[in-house]
Amino acid sequence: MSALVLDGKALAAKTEQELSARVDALKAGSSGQTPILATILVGDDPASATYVKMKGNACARIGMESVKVEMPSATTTEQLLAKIDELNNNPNVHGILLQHPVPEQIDERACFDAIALEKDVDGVTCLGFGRMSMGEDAYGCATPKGIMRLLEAYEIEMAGKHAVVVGRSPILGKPMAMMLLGANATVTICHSRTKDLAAHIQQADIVVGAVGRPEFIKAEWIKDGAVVVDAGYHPGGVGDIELAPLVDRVAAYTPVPGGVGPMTINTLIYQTVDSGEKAIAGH
Ligand SMILES: Nc1nc(=O)c2c([nH]1)NC[C@@H]1CN(c3ccc(C(=O)N[C@@H](CCC(=O)O)C(=O)O)cc3)C=[N+]21
Repeated sequence: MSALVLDGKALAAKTEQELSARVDALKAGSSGQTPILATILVGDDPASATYVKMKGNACARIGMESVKVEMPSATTTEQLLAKIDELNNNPNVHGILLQHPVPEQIDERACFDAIALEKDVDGVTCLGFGRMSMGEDAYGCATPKGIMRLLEAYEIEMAGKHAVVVGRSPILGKPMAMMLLGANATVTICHSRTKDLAAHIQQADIVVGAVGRPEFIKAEWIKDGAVVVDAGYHPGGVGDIELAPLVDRVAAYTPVPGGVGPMTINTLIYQTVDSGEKAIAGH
């Protein structure tokens, strides 16, 4: 059996064409305005700088603007809060991305939560998480929402399926579990204190690797015919799941790279276009 490849790169590219048309329509409207994403990078971590750059590039590809805010590694919580406040109050900014992680002296949660709900296009606020969890309108957290969009595009059945999410981080595992629950899956959340992880994963119809450790989840734990989603990305192009032995015995899988990563960025710009439409055209 040859598995279905959940091609995030292709879906992101296809969606960019639609987003590009929506941005053009806004530009052609009476205000002539374009949606603008503000990205905030604190410190000089090279990987974070690369990701933020990729986000800016994605904005440019669809004709949308981005403003890049860079702050030094010694930035305080107060300074970052002041910057977020300024962006919240800038009517030309429609979305705010605060790149995680921030340097350790900063209260990251307080800074995430300072982002205005309507500009939280990366879905990192407690308010947005709570609303999403309750089935109310809110932008979803970019990586798990990108995964949901990918599963939906490939018509992967979630209702009644047993989904096992490995990881419980605030911007990945925890919102992922709530989104799968919202799609009527039966959800198990596993984490570093879980006893007999293998036994849980063996039950899974859908497995989501969101632990951030290279090939931590072993192929032999995953049952034949499962749907495998790998949100990890580590040097050498490996994910959180040992993928190679699975490709001919699972139903579907996300490749690494080219699976979840491009959908994360795509969801960020997708939600920024939506926010821009609401602010500019009053949609
Ligand atoms: N507030 C916040 N929101 C985030 O969404 C967020 C964050 N902080 N901090 C870091 C993680 C990581 N992340 C990635 C985005 C795209 C790829 C991606 O596109 N990867 C490509 C490969 C990239 C390459 O060529 O190196 C792929 O998987 O195909 C990966 C990782 C977003 N994150």
